[in-house]
Amino acid sequence: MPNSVLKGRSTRKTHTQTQTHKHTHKHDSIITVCPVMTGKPLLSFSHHSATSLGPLSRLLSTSTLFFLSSLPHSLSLSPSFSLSLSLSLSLCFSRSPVSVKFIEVDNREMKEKNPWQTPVTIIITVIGVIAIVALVTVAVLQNKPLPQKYKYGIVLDAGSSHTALYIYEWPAEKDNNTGRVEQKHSCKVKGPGISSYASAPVKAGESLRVCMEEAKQWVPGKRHHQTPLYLGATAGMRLLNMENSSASDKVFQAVEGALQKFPFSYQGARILSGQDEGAFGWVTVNYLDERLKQGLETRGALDLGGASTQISFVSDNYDGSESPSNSVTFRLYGNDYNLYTHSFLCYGKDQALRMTQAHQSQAGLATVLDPCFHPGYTATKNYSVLYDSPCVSDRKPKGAPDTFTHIGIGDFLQCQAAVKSVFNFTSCKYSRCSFNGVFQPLLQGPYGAFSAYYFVMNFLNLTDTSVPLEDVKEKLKRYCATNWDQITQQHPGVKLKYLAEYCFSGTYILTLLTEGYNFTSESYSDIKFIEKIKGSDAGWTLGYMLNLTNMIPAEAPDTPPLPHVGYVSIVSVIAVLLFILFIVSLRPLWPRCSKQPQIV
Ligand SMILES: Nc1nc2c(ncn2[C@@H]2O[C@H](COP(=O)(O)OP(=O)(O)OP(=O)(O)O)[C@@H](O)[C@H]2O)c(=O)[nH]1
Repeated sequence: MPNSVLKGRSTRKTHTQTQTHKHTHKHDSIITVCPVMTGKPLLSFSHHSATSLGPLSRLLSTSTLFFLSSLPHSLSLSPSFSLSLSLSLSLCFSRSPVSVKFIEVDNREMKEKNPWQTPVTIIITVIGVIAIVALVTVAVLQNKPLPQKYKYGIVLDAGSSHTALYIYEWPAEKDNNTGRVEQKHSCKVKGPGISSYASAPVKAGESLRVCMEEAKQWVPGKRHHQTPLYLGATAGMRLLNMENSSASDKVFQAVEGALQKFPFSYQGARILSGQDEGAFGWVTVNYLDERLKQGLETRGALDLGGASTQISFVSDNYDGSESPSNSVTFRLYGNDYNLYTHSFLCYGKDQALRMTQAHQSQAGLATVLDPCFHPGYTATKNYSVLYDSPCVSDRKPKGAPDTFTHIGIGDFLQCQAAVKSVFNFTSCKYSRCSFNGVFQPLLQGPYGAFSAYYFVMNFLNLTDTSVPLEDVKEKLKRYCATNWDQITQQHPGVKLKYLAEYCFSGTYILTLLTEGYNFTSESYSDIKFIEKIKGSDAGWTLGYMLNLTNMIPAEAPDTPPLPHVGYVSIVSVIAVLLFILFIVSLRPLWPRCSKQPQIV
C-alpha cells in the first residue's frame, strides 16, 4: 500500500507540512495527530500498527504533548526535547517501530477550539505539578536520616588466661531499646590474666594501659565522659579469690586505680559469678542473632574458657523447680525465658589440662608419658608449677622431684581415657546429671559454642558438625599421632604453647561434649562453632553491658509502622498516582484528538 495515504476520519483541520521523517514499512501506518497551539512546528508520530499503540501509551503521549505545548512560550521546550519526551513515553508502552512527523499547525484556528489553551487549565496543571513535586520534596527532605550519632560502652573481660577490651557502639537516639549494639573494636591485653599478678598487683593495672589508650582513640573525645567502662573478672579471679582473697582485693585495687585515670565513666570492677558468665554469654549470642527481639527459638551457649566452662540453654523440661540454683529467669522484649545455666570451675581448657596431667603424674615420677601430646614432644616441667592451682593443689604427689620430663606419645584413645578421669559420673541426686553430680535437663538445641571451643576446632579444621562424630574422632586420632616435628613444620606461625596443646584440647572438647554434657552423634550436629556473630565476638561481655545499661527492655518497644525508605516510597507513589488521577479528571477538557488513520 502506498505511503502517506490518510485513513479514517479527521475531526480537525490540520496542516501537515515542513518535515516528514518516515520509516517505510510494509504495513499500514496510522498517524495520530494532536494539534496544539504552540506556534511552532509540532510533533506527531505514526505507528505501524493500529493496535500496537495501546490506550495508555496514547493517553500518556498525547497528554505529554498537550502539557508541553500548553506551557507559556517562555517555558516551552525545544521541539526535539518535546519529541523525545513524548516519544519515550510512547515507546515505553509500545514495542513497534515509530515514524515521526513534524506538523505545523494553524495557531489561530486551533486557539478557538482547544480548551487546554484556557489560562485556568494551564494554571491548574502547573499548580498541580508544582504541588506534587513540593509534596514529594518535603517528604524526602523531612524524613532524610540525620547524620548518625553514636554512644559507646567499654567492657574489659579479665579472664584467667588474658584480658580483652571490647568497645561497643550504638545509635545515640536509640540507646533505650531499638538500636542494635555492635562491637566497634577489641584489644587483646599483652601478658597473662590479671589473676597472675597476685604477687605484683600494680603490674595488673599497668598491663591494661595500652588497650585503654587505644580505647581513647576509638571513642570520640566528646563522648569519653559519658562512655561507661566496666571490668568483669571471671574464673581466674574466682580461683584467686578462693585461694587468697586479700591478694585478689589488691589486684582489684590496682586495676581500679589504673582505670580511673582514663576519662571514661568508670562503673567498677567485679568478679562475675559463674552463673552470670553463663547467662550473659547466652544473652549475647541470642541478642546478636536477633532471636530475642523476634521471639524466636533461642540458641544455647557453650563457652569454654581457660579456667571455667559454661553451658546455658532453655529446655522445655526445665522450669527451675529441680536444682533452682541453675535457673536464671529473664523477661526480654515481652518474652519470658527460664534459662538453665551452669559454670564448671576448673573445667576450662587450661585447668582441665592441669587436672589431666595431675592424674597422669600422680606417681610423682621424673618422667611423665602423655598420650595427649604428640610423639616426639619433650619438655622439662616443674611439679610446683603444675600443681599451683586450687583445681589440683590438693593432689600434689608427696616426695616428687622438682621437675619432670614431659614426653608425648600421641594416642587419642589413651588421651580420651585420661581426660575422662577428670569427670565424676558416679553420683547424681537429680533426675539426670551432666557430671560431678550437677543437674542438667534434657539437651535442647541449637547451640553456639565459642571461645576455646572455636579456637581449637577451627585450628583442627573440625568446625563442620555435619561431619559424623566418628569421623571427627578419627581425624583427631590421626592428628594426635602426628610427630611433633611435623606439626611444628606445618604450622610455623602458631604459638608453640597453643600448638602443643591442640591434641589435648580437641580430645577434651569432644569428651566434655559427649561424655560430660551427653551430646549424642545426632545432637552433636546441633552445635555450631562460632567466633563472631555479625562482627561481634561471642562471649559474656556484650550481654553484661546490655544488662547494666538496661538496653534490652522487658517489653517489646513500639516501632514505627514503616521504615524511612518505605515511607518515602509510599508518599512518592501516592503523589504520582494523584498526578495521574488529576490528569484523568481533566478528561472533559481534553481536546478531542483527531485520530486520523493514515496510510503512511
Ligand atoms: N588457640 C588459641 N587459643 C586461644 C586464643 N585466645 C585464647 N586462647 C585460649 O583459649 C582459652 C580460653 O580463652 P578465653 O576465652 O580468653 O578464656 P579466659 O577468659 O581467659 O578464661 P576464663 O576466665 O575461664 O573465662 C584459654 O586457654 C586461652 O589460652 C587463640 O587465639 N588461639
